[in-house]
Amino acid sequence: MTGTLTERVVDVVVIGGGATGENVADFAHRRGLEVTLVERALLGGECSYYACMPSKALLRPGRVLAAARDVRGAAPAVGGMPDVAAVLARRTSFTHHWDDGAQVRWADGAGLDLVRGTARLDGERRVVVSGDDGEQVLHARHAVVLATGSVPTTPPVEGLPATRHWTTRDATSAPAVPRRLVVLGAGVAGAELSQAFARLGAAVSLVARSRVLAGFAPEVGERVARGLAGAGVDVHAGSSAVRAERPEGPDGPVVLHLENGTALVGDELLVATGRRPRTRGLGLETVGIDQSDGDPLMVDDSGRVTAVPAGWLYAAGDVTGRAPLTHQGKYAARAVGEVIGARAAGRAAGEPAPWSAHAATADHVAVPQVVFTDPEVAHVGLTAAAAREQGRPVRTVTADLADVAGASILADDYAGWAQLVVDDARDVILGATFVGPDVAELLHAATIAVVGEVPLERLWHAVPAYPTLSEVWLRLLDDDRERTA
Ligand SMILES: Cc1cc2nc3c(=O)[nH]c(=O)nc-3n(C[C@H](O)[C@H](O)[C@H](O)COP(=O)(O)OP(=O)(O)OC[C@H]3O[C@@H](n4cnc5c(N)ncnc54)[C@H](O)[C@@H]3O)c2cc1C
Ligand SMILES: NC(=O)c1ccc[n+]([C@@H]2O[C@H](COP(=O)([O-])OP(=O)(O)OC[C@H]3O[C@@H](n4cnc5c(N)ncnc54)[C@H](O)[C@@H]3O)[C@@H](O)[C@H]2O)c1
Repeated sequence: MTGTLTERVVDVVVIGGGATGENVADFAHRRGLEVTLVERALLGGECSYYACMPSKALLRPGRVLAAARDVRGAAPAVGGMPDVAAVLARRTSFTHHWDDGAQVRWADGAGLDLVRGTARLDGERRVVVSGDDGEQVLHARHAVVLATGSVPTTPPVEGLPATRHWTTRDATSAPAVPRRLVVLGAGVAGAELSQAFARLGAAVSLVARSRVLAGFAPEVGERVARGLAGAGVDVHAGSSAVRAERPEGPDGPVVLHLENGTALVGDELLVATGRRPRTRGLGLETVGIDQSDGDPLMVDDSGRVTAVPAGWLYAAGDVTGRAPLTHQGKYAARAVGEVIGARAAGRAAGEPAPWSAHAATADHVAVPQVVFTDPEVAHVGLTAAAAREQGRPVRTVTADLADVAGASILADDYAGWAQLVVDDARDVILGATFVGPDVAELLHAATIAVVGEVPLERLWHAVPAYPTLSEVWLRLLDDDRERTA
């Protein structure tokens, strides 16, 4: 560091250039504002280099082979294992070899001012960036946006901090497939990565504190647990880890001890027990925000940080804890970018109005998520349990996906399940869940139905093409009609 200090005034400063920050910056710039985007590592953030894209690239080859094995006549052609080196190389190509040159060119083309360095708040509208060239101070005329993402949590397991282990970053960027992998945490990341590595030849043990995918309907967890077992994953459900060690030294095997006395041995240990918002070192105290490390930054639907009444500080994406998924971060980012532009132009009286371009309203009612295991899980909105916890009068309708003609074409012995959660008073869908091979693309229809609050009576006229998986909609709606007639 040279110690040089420069000072500049810009319209908007965005801290963090992940998917969320990039989109905030782009949308604010499109509304005529001069935007500086500060990123300290790879422009593009977690999703592109260490999360969504590489994990899906690791999963896809196993799924493709399984799909062929599930079809008589095709099965004999796919007897062997995937070419692991080629799979890892394809994964690496998706991360552009962990080089962000393409993203930098995009930012340049989009008219954004990219500053490399670590940013922190230093009082109202003031951001200090420490980079290789020294420090610079940015004064924001209109807004500062925090889009700093999240970091993995480490559970309180004795010996774990001192025991070399993988985070999801290490797993998704692994240069080789370990012979034995122990995975702690059976949420979305743990389930996906267990199956990916098992299908690439690792002997995988997965520890679920309660059950696999506990945040979803029980039927989902049971089916995915069966799918994981079918891929060779040794699932330990209802077990807590109590101690971790590498008794033979840092390069020796890792042992994870469970409370029931089981000792799981691996070459690598992946800890995938959730993430917390990245707020440490952001200088929040300099703008009067007093909160514990890891707590989410609370925002209104336009992304304004509620603890800063002057209204110049915004946050979006994982750091808000609202819906820690790439697509929801980008959605919030579009609203934040738009509203900053509108407010700067004095055109945002009364905002954020629900469902306007300035409000991330869907975060409350319609967050879609796909878990890319085999079977896949696609879910949007409320589960039945969550609806009942909220005291909502709901009914559920379920269908067996195996009964749908399109499913029988996709795979011999196709197994899958679908459920709608219906608002009993208004006859609209509050939530939908599908589990089975290739259900991911069913999800957007459900998301539209939830966001549009389409009455079931009208939805019945949306005729699914034959023979597709979407025919499950017919089964669900017919069944509901019979039962409520
Ligand atoms: C293994 C895994 C798989 C996932 N798969 C999916 C998936 O399939 N689909 C999906 O929707 N979501 C998925 N997610 C979640 C998704 O990755 C996140 O929701 C998303 O990356 C959040 O984007 P973000 O922009 O808010 O944060 P990030 O992507 O974390 O970006 C934040 C950026 O801010 C930078 N930064 C932080 N602090 C500072 C600072 N002080 N100064 C400058 N820069 C800073 C960081 O370097 C980083 O680049 C997955 C997550 C994991 C862990
Ligand atoms: N396809 C996708 O959309 C996708 C894929 C991977 C990750 N993600 C996102 O990334 C984030 C991180 O994923 P994640 O799976 O780590 O988080 P998660 O919150 O989905 O799951 C964490 C799991 O770890 C368990 N756990 C916590 N402490 C534990 C302990 N001490 N012992 C055993 N289990 C413990 C929890 O019960 C939970 O099941 C989430 O927001 C997730 O939605 C999304």
